[in-house]
Amino acid sequence: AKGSVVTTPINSEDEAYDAPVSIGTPAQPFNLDFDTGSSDLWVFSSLTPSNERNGQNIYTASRSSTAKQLSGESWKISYGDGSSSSGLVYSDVVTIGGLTAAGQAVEAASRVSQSFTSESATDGLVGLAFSSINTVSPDQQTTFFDTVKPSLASPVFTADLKHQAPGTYNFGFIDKSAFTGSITYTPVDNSQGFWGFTSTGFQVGNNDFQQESITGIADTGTTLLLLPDDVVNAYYSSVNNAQNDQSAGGFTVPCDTSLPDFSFGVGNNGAMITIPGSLMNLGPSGSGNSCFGGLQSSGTIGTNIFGDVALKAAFVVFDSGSQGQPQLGWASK
Ligand SMILES: O=C(NNC1=NCCC1)c1ccc(Br)cc1
Repeated sequence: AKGSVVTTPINSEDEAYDAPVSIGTPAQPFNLDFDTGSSDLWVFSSLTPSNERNGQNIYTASRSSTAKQLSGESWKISYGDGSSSSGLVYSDVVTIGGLTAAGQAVEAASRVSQSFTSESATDGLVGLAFSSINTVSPDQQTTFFDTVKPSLASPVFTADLKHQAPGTYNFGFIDKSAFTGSITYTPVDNSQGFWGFTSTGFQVGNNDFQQESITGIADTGTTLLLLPDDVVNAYYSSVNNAQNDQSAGGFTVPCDTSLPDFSFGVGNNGAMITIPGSLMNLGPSGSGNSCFGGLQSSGTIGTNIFGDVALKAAFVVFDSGSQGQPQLGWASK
């Protein structure tokens, strides 16, 4: 089987990307944030207090003839940006891009944190990291990808995110028309449950390539590209009037400045993914006429995060083991 679903930026800053998902019988429609940085599929629900909702679609298990509560099961998750949610668990039919997972764990929120409440465009998340970090307790559940994997023509999914335009998540196949050149694969370390890999280095504009192992995760659920301070400083020292503005929360640049491209190395064949300078500006920072940089410090997180700013410059293959070992494939587009 194969699936293909269109994913769309939720706002003019490409802050996150939603895609349509149907749950239950008859189908209840949702717009969910596909997140390769977590492994829970959760939705706003009839259990979510009305003062924590803001127009989101809600899942009502009692209206689905195929919903079954998983008795005694619950979930509770916190994300890297400090947001969180928790609730109860049902199994139900979940359809994404023509692909149906019967008996998928659907995590119904009985509470959500403020940033989820205020993001009216997003009804919940589809976790696409490894099932080893699914938070359902006492019986851990599988991600949508793991649930449908046995039925897939190939155990892969791909992310093709775009700047201010619809992109695509495909399941079970690689669309050769969606990228240019070849795909460079690199091994994944999934010991922490993430799509972890090591980039071989970086390049600012047309300067020399800086060989430097940069270990991080490919995370569609994080907006920014979060890298070590030496990389961030090298980038912004090449931008006139860039400043590290605590009140803005990081590096800002003059909004009218053309920014250098930023490239990062992947694989052992010298391949690079190049983020155009135009995509390194995330728009007004909220203070002065400065704009917020798409590259920021990974600081004290302990790992680097190749979020949407990086991923939207590439066609990315999340391969859970067509060659036995999980790997990430990177191609320009
Ligand atoms: O939470 C993470 N990614 N997903 C999402 N962020 C916000 C909503 C969804 C995340 C995962 C790993 C690391 Br390390 C840091 C952050």
